[in-house]
Amino acid sequence: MNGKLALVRHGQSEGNARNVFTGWSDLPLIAVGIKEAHAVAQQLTVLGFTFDLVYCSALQRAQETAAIIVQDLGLHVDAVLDVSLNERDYGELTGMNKQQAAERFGADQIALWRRSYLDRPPGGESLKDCRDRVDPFFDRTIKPQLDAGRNVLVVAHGNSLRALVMSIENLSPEEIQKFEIATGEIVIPYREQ
Ligand SMILES: O=C(O)[C@@H](CO)OP(=O)(O)O
Repeated sequence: MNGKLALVRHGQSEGNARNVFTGWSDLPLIAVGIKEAHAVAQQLTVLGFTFDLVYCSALQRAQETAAIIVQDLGLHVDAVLDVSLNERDYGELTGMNKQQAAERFGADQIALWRRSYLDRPPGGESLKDCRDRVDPFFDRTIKPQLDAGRNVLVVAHGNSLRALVMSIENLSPEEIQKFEIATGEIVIPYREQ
């Protein structure tokens, strides 16, 4: 029997608040993000979720979110950190204000860099590049746990989770382009439930 899988995007970080491309820059949660993490724990409780294992990216905003959820749910587990779950590397866009970047490169180009499957921001990762590191981690580490009937929580980022959802739900590049995950949002991929 399959275990349950819940994916959670971290709460709002300083990068979200400043509307900058955050990527691999390691920014902490802001107060709103901490509240969002507590709200996630509350929703998971209402949904009746409990977890045997927690996986988290190596970035602070995801770790802080995971720690709050683990504490609020009273779980006796340590989150397993892995860089494979990190946000997409935004390369030269990292730290740049998203509005200013749209003025400089054009809104259409920025939209492609942010949401298309194949477009790679200068010096950074496309969603496909990101998927190429998230998928093997999922297959090697998380899937065997689900197959063994364990419930798994994954706390990561907008794009690393889009990559994961694309694979689990077998979405096309066109479908994933329109798929957004908000800060503090829980995604329950249907295949694993
Ligand atoms: O800046 C980032 O790292 C990500 C997530 O906040 O941005 P985007 O929504 O553009 O992929």
